[in-house]
Amino acid sequence: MKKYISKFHYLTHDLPGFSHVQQVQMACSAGANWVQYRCFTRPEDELIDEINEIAEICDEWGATLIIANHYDLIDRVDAQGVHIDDADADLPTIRRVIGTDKTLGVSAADTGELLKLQSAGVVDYYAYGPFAAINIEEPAKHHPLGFSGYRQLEKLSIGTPVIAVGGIRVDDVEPLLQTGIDGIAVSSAINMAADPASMVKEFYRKMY
Ligand SMILES: Cc1ncc(COP(=O)(O)OP(=O)(O)O)c(N)n1
Ligand SMILES: Cc1nc(C(=O)O)sc1CCOP(=O)(O)O
Ligand SMILES: [Mg+2]
Repeated sequence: MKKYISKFHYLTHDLPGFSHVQQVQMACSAGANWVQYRCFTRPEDELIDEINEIAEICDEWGATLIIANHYDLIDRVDAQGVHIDDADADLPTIRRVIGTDKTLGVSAADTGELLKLQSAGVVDYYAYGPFAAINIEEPAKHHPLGFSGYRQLEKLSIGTPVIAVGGIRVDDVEPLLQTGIDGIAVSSAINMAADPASMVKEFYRKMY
């Protein structure tokens, strides 16, 4: 079943003084329609209440909620899908656990990983990056793709939406949309901006 995948994915981040709940409230009230909860600082059993509080905010604003990695929580939280950050994960098993109705996104860092995900045939969108150097990872795990990396997509005829991610700034949006991508995902450029809500609105203005 082909699912709706937004052109803009807002990702939360573990930040001092700006909780995940506050980040989602900020993003949804500024117009975000797709939120990914991405928390790596707390044990899994502590995440459920926070995810469900975030799910209520998303419901109120009509936004889709995706959770990063914790697919085993899917029956205990009100989320519409899961993003897996490991292209080598056992995706058929993850798909079986979450069921066919939930959205499944997976990260890929090169064309080989994209093609491998395509052959798995169980993924609804690919997050492809990093586009540029990433603030929140030290040292970088993968070489940045740059604009030229995304232009290669045209040759691959990937039938699944490809979302560019990693180090994307608002000025990158227009040139990125001229490559072969279907959307973008952003965390730092929004969450670390002086005025995060204005930055969400600026990204949306460039996207649509
Ligand atoms: C939409 C989206 N894109 C990328 C990520 C995280 O990517 P990745 O680099 O694969 O994973 P980590 O750096 O978190 O190990 C994501 N969560 N969502
Ligand atoms: C955590 C992470 N890693 C990515 C990678 O491609 O390795 S993209 C990503 C999430 C968002 O990136 P940003 O904060 O730069 O928008
Ligand atoms: Mg990463």
